Amino acid sequence: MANTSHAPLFETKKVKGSLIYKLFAASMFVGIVLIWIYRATHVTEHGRFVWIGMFAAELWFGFYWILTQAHRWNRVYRQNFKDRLSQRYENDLPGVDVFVCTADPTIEPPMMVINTVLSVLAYDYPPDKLAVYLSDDAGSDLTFYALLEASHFAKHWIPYCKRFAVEPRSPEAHFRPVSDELEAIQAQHLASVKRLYQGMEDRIELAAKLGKIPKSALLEHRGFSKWDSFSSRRDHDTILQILIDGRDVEAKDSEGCRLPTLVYLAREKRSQHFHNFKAGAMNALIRVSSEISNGPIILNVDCDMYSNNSESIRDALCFFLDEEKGHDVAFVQFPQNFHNLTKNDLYGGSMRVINQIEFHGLDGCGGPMYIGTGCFHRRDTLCGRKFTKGSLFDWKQSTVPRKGETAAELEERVKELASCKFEKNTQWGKEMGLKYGCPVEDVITGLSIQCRGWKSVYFNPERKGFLGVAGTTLDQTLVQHKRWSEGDLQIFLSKHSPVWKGLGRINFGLIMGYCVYCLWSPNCFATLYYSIIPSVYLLKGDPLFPQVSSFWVLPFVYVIIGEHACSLAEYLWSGGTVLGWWNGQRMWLYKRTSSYLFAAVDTLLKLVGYSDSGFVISAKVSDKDVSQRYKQEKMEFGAVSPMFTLLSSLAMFNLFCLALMVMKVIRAGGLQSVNETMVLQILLCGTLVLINLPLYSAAFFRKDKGRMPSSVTLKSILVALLLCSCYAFL
Ligand SMILES: O=c1ccn([C@@H]2O[C@H](COP(=O)(O)OP(=O)(O)O[C@H]3O[C@H](CO)[C@@H](O)[C@H](O)[C@H]3O)[C@@H](O)[C@H]2O)c(=O)[nH]1
Ligand SMILES: [Mn+2]
Repeated sequence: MANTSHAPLFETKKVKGSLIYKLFAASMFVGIVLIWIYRATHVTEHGRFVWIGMFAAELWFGFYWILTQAHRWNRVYRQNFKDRLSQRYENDLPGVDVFVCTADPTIEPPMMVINTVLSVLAYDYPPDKLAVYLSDDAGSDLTFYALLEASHFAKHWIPYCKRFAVEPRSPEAHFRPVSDELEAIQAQHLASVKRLYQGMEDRIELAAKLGKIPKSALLEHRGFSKWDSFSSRRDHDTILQILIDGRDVEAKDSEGCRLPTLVYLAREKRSQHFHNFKAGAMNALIRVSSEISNGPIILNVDCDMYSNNSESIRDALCFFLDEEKGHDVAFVQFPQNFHNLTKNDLYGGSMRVINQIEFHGLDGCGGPMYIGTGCFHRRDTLCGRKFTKGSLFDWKQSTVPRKGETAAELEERVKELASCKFEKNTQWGKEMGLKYGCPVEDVITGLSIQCRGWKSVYFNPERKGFLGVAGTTLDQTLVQHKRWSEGDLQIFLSKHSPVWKGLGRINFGLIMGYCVYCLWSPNCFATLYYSIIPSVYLLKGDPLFPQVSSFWVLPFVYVIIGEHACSLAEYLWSGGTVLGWWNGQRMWLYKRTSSYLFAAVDTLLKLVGYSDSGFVISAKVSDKDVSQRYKQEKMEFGAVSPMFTLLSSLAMFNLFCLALMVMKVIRAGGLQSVNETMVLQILLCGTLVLINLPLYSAAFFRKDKGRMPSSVTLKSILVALLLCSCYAFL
């Protein structure tokens, strides 16, 4: 039985000062309703369709704004007490299995992958309770070679980290800053561990360059022989290798302490069996690990997300092990943070407001979504167990009985679990493990866990738990957002939709909170409408907004200013800069008018059976000059992509509209002619031009490789001219 006299392992605090926010939100709501009333009562004589479109767009914006309030209404912050955890559970800590996923040795270089692996191997946690699994969907012998090297290096790295309480514990991140304030003794150790690291790096890079594993390594480890039957990354046998066997008391580091288990897995791939991307990899890992270490807690990280805080496991355990409130916690999600952001966050990759505000809001409504990385799960929940009130979990029960097998025998026996055929006629991918068939396997899985009665916790500590790589080009960012918004929209339309699946099962606020993300993509229609039609009508000389002298202009002005002031305040409060916010506004526009549109179109095509959505892996490395420009915060347009043509066409179109407008005004001899009726339209068009300045400069002035390809510029000018001439027919 739980001992209720214990002091809690965590506390939950509601955010203060939200009354002011609620008053503000209420006033915004009044403003939005007034805009709707204005639109409903002011049917324009010219073009009923245009009016319907404006009304629909404003209804949409207003409705969407209401949804976003779910993120702000009821925010909570979590605090935990790791000292109490140690006092009560130090000798009974549960086993933890860490899953790292990688899928391509060129996009995800093995050096980066092993840095992540090393960072989690060095967690401040009893080594006999820790097991790390690397899933390699590329089945690359180079990655395996790198992991083998890492398993040797770990013997020096882990004791070094523990001895000097190093943070963070990714070697690359530790060596990155030139630390000259170390004590002599540490400096000495650092020098030697660095030498070992560089030796390892040189060997791995050389092998990558030659495309060949050195002979000595091939001879050293029997594991390489498993590549003898390997034909391609899409067609090969399961490769399972226990590189460090934690059960083996002989597996020791350089100071004689036990080592955590380290396992390499490339699940079987056959062209006739669909592999289900990361979700498939995770499910194979769940099964394989259940026979090797079977930790009741599973931590899942992407291969670029190294641990930045050696105490994260203990942090998460405070939520699971709390005697009073821990029983219904299914997963503890840390925010996604990044180590390669620039000051003004050119591509909005920091997700500042999501991390600092929105997820705290979701947490107040029953828990954050699962976002695929930096997340601790209970194994049994992930495998489909329902939550039942009053059931207590015995954290010690999990250890796998040892059958006196050798590592090789164990590998042979367990291999089956990662075969293609294993999942046939089972619930894997449906009711068990991560769900299949959705490009955001994480979100849909987390939602279904919550629908089974579980809660989740958002933990956002001062010292970041995990740091990954944010996209460094516009193209990467837009493609990533296309995958996300497409996946989220698919969830919305599927039978697992937060709306019909969630209703009655999860908090209504959480349903709204999910919908904000699930409906990212449909935002494209209203946004496109608003960035084209008012400008066309500007050329035509027809007003679509109230006159400046009329009362009705007030709600428009209030809502526009209120919304932007609020978003600026939130951005600054979350630690951003003004320019960063402005860049974020540009990305807001770009995502809505390209990624989201493509996602919506693809989702519709998928519904009628015409296309299939995949998982385009995000690049984690870029050319030298590309990263140079990224550091200088110069937008990268140097690719021929339909998304760029679209963005550029819209930008050119608004530029032309504004230019023609200015010419008209000059010809008419002053602003009076448009002053009264067209101000809001001019402002809208002008803002669109202003926000697109980097795009114009990339199309017309820049000489570097990141400039807009001239074919894209040309195409977009033609499209823009065509759009401009539209008004003649209206
Ligand atoms: O077939 C695949 C494809 C991807 N991955 C791994 O999945 C992870 C995430 O892929 P990435 O290309 O980095 O995607 P992101 O857009 O950065 O990923 C975010 O969004 C994904 C859902 O779209 C989640 O799975 C991720 O955890 C989350 O970080 C990486 O470690 C990949 O190696 C696989 O293991 N197998
Ligand atoms: Mn990633």
